[in-house]
Amino acid sequence: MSQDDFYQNSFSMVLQSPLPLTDRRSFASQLEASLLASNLTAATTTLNSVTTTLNSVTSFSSSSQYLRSTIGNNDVTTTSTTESDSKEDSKGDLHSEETKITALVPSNSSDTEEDESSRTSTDKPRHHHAHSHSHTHSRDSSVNSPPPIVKETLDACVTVSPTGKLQVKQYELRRIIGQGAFGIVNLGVDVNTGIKYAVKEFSKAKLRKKDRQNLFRLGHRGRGPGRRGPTVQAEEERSPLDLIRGEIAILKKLNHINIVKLYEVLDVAAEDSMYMVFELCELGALTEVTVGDKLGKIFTDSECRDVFQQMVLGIEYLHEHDIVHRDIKPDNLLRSADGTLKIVDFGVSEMFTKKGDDMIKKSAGSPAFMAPELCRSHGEVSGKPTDLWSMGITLFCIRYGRLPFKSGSSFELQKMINENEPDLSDEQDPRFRTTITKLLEKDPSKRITLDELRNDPWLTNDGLVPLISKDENTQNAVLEVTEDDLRGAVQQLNGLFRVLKAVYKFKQLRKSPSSRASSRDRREMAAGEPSDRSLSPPLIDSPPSEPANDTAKPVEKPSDSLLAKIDALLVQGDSEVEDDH
Ligand SMILES: Nc1ncnc2c1ncn2[C@@H]1O[C@H](COP(=O)(O)OP(=O)(O)OP(=O)(O)O)[C@@H](O)[C@H]1O
Repeated sequence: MSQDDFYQNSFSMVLQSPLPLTDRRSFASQLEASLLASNLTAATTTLNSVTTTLNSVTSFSSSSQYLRSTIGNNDVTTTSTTESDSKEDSKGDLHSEETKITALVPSNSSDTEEDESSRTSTDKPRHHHAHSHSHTHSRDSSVNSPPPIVKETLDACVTVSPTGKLQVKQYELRRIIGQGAFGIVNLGVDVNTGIKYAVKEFSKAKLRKKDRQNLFRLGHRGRGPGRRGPTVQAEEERSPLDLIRGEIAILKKLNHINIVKLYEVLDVAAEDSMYMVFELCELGALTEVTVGDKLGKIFTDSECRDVFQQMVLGIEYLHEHDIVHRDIKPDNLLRSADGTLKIVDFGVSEMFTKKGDDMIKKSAGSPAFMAPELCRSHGEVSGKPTDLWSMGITLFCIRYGRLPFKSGSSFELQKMINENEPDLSDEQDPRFRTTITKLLEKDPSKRITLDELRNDPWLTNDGLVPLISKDENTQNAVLEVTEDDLRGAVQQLNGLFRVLKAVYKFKQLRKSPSSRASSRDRREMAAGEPSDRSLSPPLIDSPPSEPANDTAKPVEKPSDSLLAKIDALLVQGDSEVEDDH
């Protein structure tokens, strides 16, 4: 590939990046200046700046840090190009780009000797507590490490694995581990890595039905009704993934040890199924509570405290980022193999645009865990206190193995929630009685807040088991959720990824001028791929050392035709942006 082609590609990359028009123009003119000066070093610097700016203005800083750290740590495990991958690639669309990004899902290439049946997506050295008797919820900075990039695959294939199991793309579905309202949950094993996941299946027909009902009833989209759902599109224009877009958008943003991680979403175009690939929570739900007389598991005092502290930290993180879960209950609190609590199921969660606005409409959540204001109000209510109430009901359930308010009739249940007090007559610890009473306060304006809970005598065992600070808990800020995130933020990552690849290509060019590149290298570089799949691109922040005489190399002057092409690209870029507006 010639230097001209490199410049031309880089201009396209910059112009197609998700940066504001002014930034794109500015970077394009910097590139132009480098081109005119035949200064590849300056061009590389410009591309590095594009990457940095993308990090700061897009909502993918964590992802890009992840990309950087992955690249820098030689962890890129570019998947071998399977037949389906090459088919996807050949389309040259956004989703084929995504297939390449899969390569950045956490690698466990160093684990090759480990028994693959024992790996899970969370199998990493554990830096954090979560043992039931830990004395502080301290964690190191790696706890909220950058989230995995959520990959979206629109035409995943279902095949039969060599062991006779169904396989969705690379995930072999080993056995059913749960049943949800929209489909089953499978234990899935990535056949390339041996990592285990929870693969949640959704019936598109059921989701569409629910979506239509919601559109009819509420005038907005269905599952995952965030406040900033995409504007209602005609059904035929929408990707099936839009049916779970709200939930995907929320999960993409979250990066906390007590919140389940989403790795990939897959649509099987030819079938009714869609899949979400989650971190596996081996120990399943916290407990099972029924409306019958059968008692669920009763947790000891320290187990209750440990679980509830983790719940507080997870919900604090959500609330701090303007997300109300709306369906906190033991079923949605799972535990990973090491006992860490993971909050799951963001299907009815809400995201808020404005700081301080957490007003929600009723009609979500599970009746026995619903706050009194949701039972009686017909308008909007403040969302955060409703999560606190559900946390209180959950705490009651794990302490006593039963629900505080239960009835076969929903009318009766709502009446009890509004009028009855929970039975605490057997409670020995006055501190616990106070805590639960403050959580199950009927008046949401008087209900205990998360900030107050932080200093609660029972929760902290009189200060002996303190929580990590709020700042530390919420430090890994997720950036604001935008309309674009909900519509399919994949594009933004693609832009970033293209720029990263461009930086890499420039560096290759500087290190090995075209005369030294093999024809295969050139072909692959032209296709936007590193020439050696086992080699990782160098860390972007540390430019490669270059020979002292690098700048003294003979340089090609840009041809007139290249300058004309770049002018055309700039004009095209401008008009595309103007069209967008
Ligand atoms: N990440 C996971 N790891 C292990 N088990 C899981 C995971 N996610 C869900 N499960 C199990 O699968 C079952 C069904 O979960 P799911 O979230 O689909 O149910 P649901 O509450 O009906 O949610 P939804 O309304 O979203 O379908 C649950 O019993 C849960 O224990």
